[in-house]
Amino acid sequence: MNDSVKPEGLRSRAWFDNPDNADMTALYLERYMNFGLSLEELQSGKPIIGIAQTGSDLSPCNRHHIVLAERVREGIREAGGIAIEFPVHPIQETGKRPTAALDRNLSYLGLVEVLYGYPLDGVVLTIGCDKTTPAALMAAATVNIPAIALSVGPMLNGHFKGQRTGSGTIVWKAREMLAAGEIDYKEFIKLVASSAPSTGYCNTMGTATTMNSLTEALGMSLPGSAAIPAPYRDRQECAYLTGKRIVEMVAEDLKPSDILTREAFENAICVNSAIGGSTNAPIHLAAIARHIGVDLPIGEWERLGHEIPLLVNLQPAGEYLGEDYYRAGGVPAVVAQLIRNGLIREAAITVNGKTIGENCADVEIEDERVIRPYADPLMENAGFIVLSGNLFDSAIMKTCVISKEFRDRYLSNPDDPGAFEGSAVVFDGPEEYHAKIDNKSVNITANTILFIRGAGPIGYPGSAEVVNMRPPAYLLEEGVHALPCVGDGRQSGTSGSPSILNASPEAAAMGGLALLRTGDRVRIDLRKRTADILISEDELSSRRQQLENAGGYAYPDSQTPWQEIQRNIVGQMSSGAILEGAEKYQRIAQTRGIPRDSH
Ligand SMILES: CC(C)(O)[C@@H](O)C(=O)O
Repeated sequence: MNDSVKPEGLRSRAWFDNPDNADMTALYLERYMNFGLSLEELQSGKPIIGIAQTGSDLSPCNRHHIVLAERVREGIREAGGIAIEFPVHPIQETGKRPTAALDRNLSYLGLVEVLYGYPLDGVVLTIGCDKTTPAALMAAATVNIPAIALSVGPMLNGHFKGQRTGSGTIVWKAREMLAAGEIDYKEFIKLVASSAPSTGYCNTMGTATTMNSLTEALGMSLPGSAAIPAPYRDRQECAYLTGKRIVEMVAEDLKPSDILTREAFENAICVNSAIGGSTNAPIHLAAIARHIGVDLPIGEWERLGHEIPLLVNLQPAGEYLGEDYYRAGGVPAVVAQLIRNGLIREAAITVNGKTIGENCADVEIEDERVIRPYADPLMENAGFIVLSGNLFDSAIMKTCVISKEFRDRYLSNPDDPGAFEGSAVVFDGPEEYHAKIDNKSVNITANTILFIRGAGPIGYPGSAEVVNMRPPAYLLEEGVHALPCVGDGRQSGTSGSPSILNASPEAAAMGGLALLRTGDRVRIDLRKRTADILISEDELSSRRQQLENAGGYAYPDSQTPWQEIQRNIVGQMSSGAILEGAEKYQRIAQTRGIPRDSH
């Protein structure tokens, strides 16, 4: 065992080795001995390390963690710890109805109870699929025991007829092809399935690769670990090293609060722009920040991130996939480019006990087709912009997926008025969108702005990835492949649609979107960062009054107890969509002591 581990400082001793509480110690011990752990092991002063297992048959993106956990255990054991693996509420982005976002806060709550209420001195967080990463980091932030994240890694690259097919990204393209009659149902499924050739999560720069990259940028996983594809042997080695390292972290008392500092979040925002990260990242980082007590208003994404160039050439903003990202150098190669241009707070400490500067400064890019040097980026000023107006207090737009033509015209050309106006077509939820999008009587033209509402944390509930709406089939046939899309829902990180999304407050919370009507003129000025319905204040107030009199914006009833509970206390996406009030429980392992005895 590591000599510097001080058994008297271990919280697990309050359960397993506490002569002053002999009555309870026996009860706490005996059941953990019933599967073969010895008294000697449990009372030796070795740290008890949890392996928070997010993998299962229900969560295929994270399922490979079941295999990796064996190597984590070996690392823990070798460094002198005792591993205890336990299940985390499963979340599969592509499997959970109505949406995996509903489960992020549920998984967070469950993990907080486990980390706090059991004899754990440190924890390995097995992260991967979109919501599993923030849920785990949010819980680690709240409880604040030493924690290290282990990514499961992306799937291998997908291929179809000689072309790379990326998870999610190919779905949106294939949906258009199906709608335009270019492929049939069977070909559609074959094309989409080609993007998922192995175990792991999305091989694109979707939300999963984004959140796993940002976890590394935050300092919460080993340097170089995020991009390793799931089936690679390097991933197994990384699992072993992660297990070893958590035992040392317990000895060093290196906790999330030491790592998840303001500087760490600023680094993550900069890295997100350089990688072309998902529009889901601001929601999750805000949530993690609130649980650790760091103030991270939504405007910081534009202030710190907008002027950062796009360096990573991964779909949907670029062309390559996860294996290429790893071979090109992954997160450390990106961070090194940002360091050399003064954009990283280098002193931020990471899980390996070194600073991000020490870890990354000397890393070189291995393939400049996939990770571009700072001086020769894929795009300048590639980060998010934050808009506001009478439609919402805030919404974001991912500028690195805006077409060059649109960007030159509306965002970067100072001689152009910089605003576009269109007539609104409003869908109340994705069901209405799917039912009506191809219906010619709805009168969607190339000058229409598509809106979707009722898709936020309360309305859906949880918030759905539905804002990237395709044009009607008849416009696709005419060559119109995109219409401006706006909504109070989210969008898959794998989508290249330059939507205006995550609008807060949502319609269900009576944000301005609730007042919009099909046929209204809407003006969006990307340079001024505004989005407004072009009607008078009086008309807006009278619509609000009418809606309030009718009981507010209507959305479907809750179908489960958790839907109802979450709807009553969830906040808006701009501030992380966390359970409001939960953020007052901070660093509870230190501030709330050990929980009371159970018997
Ligand atoms: C399921 C997806 C495709 O992973 C999506 O949720 C994303 O945001 O990337």
